[in-house]
Amino acid sequence: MRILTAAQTRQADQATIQEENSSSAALMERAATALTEWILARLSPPEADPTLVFCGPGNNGGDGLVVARQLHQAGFTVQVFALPAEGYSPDFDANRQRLPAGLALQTLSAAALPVIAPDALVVDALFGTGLSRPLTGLAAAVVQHLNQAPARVVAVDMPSGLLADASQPAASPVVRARHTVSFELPKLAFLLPQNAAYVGRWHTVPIGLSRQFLAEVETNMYFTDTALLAGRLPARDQFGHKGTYGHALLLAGSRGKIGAAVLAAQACLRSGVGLLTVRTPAVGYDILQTSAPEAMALTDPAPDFLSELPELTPYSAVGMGPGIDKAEETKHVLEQLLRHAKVPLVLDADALNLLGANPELLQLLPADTILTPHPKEFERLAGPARDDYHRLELLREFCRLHRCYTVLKGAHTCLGTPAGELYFNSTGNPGMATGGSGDVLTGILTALRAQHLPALDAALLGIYAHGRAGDLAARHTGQAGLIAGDLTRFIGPALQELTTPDTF
Ligand SMILES: NC(=O)C1=CN([C@@H]2O[C@H](COP(=O)(O)OP(=O)(O)OC[C@H]3O[C@@H](n4cnc5c(N)ncnc54)[C@H](O)[C@@H]3O)[C@@H](O)[C@H]2O)[C@H](O)CC1
Ligand SMILES: [K+]
Repeated sequence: MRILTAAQTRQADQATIQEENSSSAALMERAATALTEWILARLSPPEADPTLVFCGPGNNGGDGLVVARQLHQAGFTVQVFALPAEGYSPDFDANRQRLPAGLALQTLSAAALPVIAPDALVVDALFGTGLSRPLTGLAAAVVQHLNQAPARVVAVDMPSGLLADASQPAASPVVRARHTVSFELPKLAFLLPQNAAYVGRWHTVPIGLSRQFLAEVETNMYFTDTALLAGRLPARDQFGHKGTYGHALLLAGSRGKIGAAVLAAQACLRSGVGLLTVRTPAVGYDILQTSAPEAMALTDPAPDFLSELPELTPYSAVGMGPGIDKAEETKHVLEQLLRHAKVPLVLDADALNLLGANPELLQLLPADTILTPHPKEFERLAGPARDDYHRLELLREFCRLHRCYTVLKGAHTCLGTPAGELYFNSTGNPGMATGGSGDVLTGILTALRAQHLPALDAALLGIYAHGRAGDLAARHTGQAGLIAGDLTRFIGPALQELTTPDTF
């Protein structure tokens, strides 16, 4: 699905209202009802006693008024508060009129902020996508008051104080929500680590925004879901043979890190590749032959690290990096690979660190190479970022400049493309923050590229399947118990779910 800016969200609103020939009040009623239902599905009146709804002057506040009315009607003990303002949005005013007699709107004042009991439910409807500047004055004081309270906070659409598309100054207050319930689509702000403490767990509720608008609006940011992946992974050919599915070469491992080569190899084999050859230093031979017998072992003459590039003609894709370390000889192998490879490349780990330390090599990067840095490795390639938003700008620039696909690994791994698009992944869990997880991703991506999938499709599918394998594995191991080797067992099922079904 697409990720919209705050301005595009307003346009989506307008397009929906026009298409339905309805009103903004009707859309607000629908949006707020979806939010009320989200609460009703999780809490009964005694579990949210009292419920305190804090409203701002705009439509986010209007949503809050609707939620307050509906929860009151559902038997919740509700108190509803509004920030004083010179003017309120028309839909705020309309919904203030609709508050039932037993539910008076109280105006907030700095001198007498309401006491918030520990077991209260707080609904934060102060500000949403309309926030244009950091909060100050009474609004800031209310946010600080909410953040000091021990109560559970559910934020309407956005935690108040958070800007939808940019960083706010470090000192400006933002609500720290337990849950953020957003309308229809996730917001960019939710996907960035710097906002995690404000957003809490986020959820989206459908509110029936115009399908046509959402399908056509121009954006360069996407949230990768199964709909976006549909049709990208063909089913296997009935008459296919191992030659049909490519021959991958992995350049991986050094003394003490042959495990990285093994993990990448197992993942590659589990991702449908026809044949796999693994080039490790000589120290890796027995280990690899024993732990990945389906792969062919092609050892380097050097005992402990990679020192020579093998002949590349047999291979349809090459992955380099897991466990290779940073020996000068290995840098030479990387340089030779960049100069001579005529097939798709995937670069990871110390291959990226070698690139970062020798930036002249970046000029040799073949177009459509996939790079898989974590944020520290990315910093070595593209320089330091001021914050998560700046890092995304650097990612866009880097991919454009080097015509490559860069997989910035993290909680919502972000794929940057040469066309300037960003795709945020939706699968995976914190259990995957464990050594070897990245080696598995390299194996998957190399296998998909070896099977002749375009770089974009291979990257999107590979990232998603890697996370999905982690989610499936964690059902058995728990998150803390998850190790990278567990991922490999679930790559097959994850890819199967994404495979284009045979239709009549
Ligand atoms: N399509 C949808 O997703 C729908 C969203 N809805 C809700 O509408 C809000 C956005 O409403 P809007 O009126 O545009 O903005 P806000 O309520 O977030 O706030 C605007 C309000 O606040 C004033 N303001 C802005 N910044 C500050 C500040 N720093 N200090 C004080 N005051 C500030 C501004 O002048 C306005 O008066 C969205 O988040 C959803 O909750 C619809 O209900 C349904 C469709
Ligand atoms: K809010």
